[in-house]
Amino acid sequence: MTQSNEEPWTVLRLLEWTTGFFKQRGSESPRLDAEILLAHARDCARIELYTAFAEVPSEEQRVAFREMVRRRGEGTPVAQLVGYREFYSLRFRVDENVLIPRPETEHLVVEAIDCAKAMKVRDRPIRIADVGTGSGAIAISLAKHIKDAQLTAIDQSEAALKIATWNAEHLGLADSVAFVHSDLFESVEKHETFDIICSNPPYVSESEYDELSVTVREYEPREALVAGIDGMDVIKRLLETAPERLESGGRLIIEISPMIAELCEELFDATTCLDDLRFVKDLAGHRRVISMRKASTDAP
Ligand SMILES: C[S@@+](CC[C@H](N)C(=O)[O-])C[C@H]1O[C@@H](n2cnc3c(N)ncnc32)[C@H](O)[C@@H]1O
Repeated sequence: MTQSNEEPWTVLRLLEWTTGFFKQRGSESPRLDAEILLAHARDCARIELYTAFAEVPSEEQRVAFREMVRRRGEGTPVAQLVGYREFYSLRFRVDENVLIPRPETEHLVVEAIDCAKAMKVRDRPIRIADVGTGSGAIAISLAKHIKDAQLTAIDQSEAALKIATWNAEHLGLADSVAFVHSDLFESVEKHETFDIICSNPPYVSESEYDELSVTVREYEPREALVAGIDGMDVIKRLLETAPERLESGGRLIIEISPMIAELCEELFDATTCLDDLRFVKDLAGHRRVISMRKASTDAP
């Protein structure tokens, strides 16, 4: 990306060159990566690049852009370079201590909102737990979109909880979300129960982890992703511990990988206190979210 005397480095030329470079480096979204980084360097919205193709960014902007392009080429995720990721139309701060929220997880948020709307909770706020909150993406999105919801956001990583707390404060939702440092429900008050428990837990197997890209393996926390040899360690513990924390008729909603959908179904079949199993599919038609109900304990 050296300056040629004849042709100026316009926005369009920078985008085209960088897209080609990222493509060579194996990015799955080279043009998008280039646009987000250039918009960040110019301190403008991505859409504004389209009306500025002929403009030549300042030397300072080009230096900042060049440095981010270099680091992206080495594998650093775009979200860590700009410091945030959009999720469910909100902007979440991220760093190397949290998983970068993925678009697939929005299916879980939609399912939780639908379940909350269908519930007839009266005279008190609806209570929802987000187990393994990371950046707080799920808990904070639910607090934003479900009226009068009280969220409990749990994580075993203190560094993640700091980021999640910052996100809740900066998105104006700190009053609706309580953050708890805990291994699943261990440090959550014994009497506390929930109408909905949702979780995007670690579910990658040890062998799948070795196949992930450098951008994931070297830049995102391993403990946010890996869950034993079959990817089921945390999900198994969730199915053991979550039902006693659910109100009768409450829902347990877990993001899964399509690869473990059958194992999850077998686990559900062996769990007597849960019924009404539903799978939510992603845009590719794969089973992405498992949603179950705590069986009613009312006498017939
Ligand atoms: C896949 S990340 C999900 C982060 C965020 N909820 C999202 O969807 O972007 C899993 C999170 O669970 C946390 N975690 C893993 N095991 C846990 C456990 N036993 N108890 C509490 N949190 C756990 C990790 O620290 C990580 O933040």
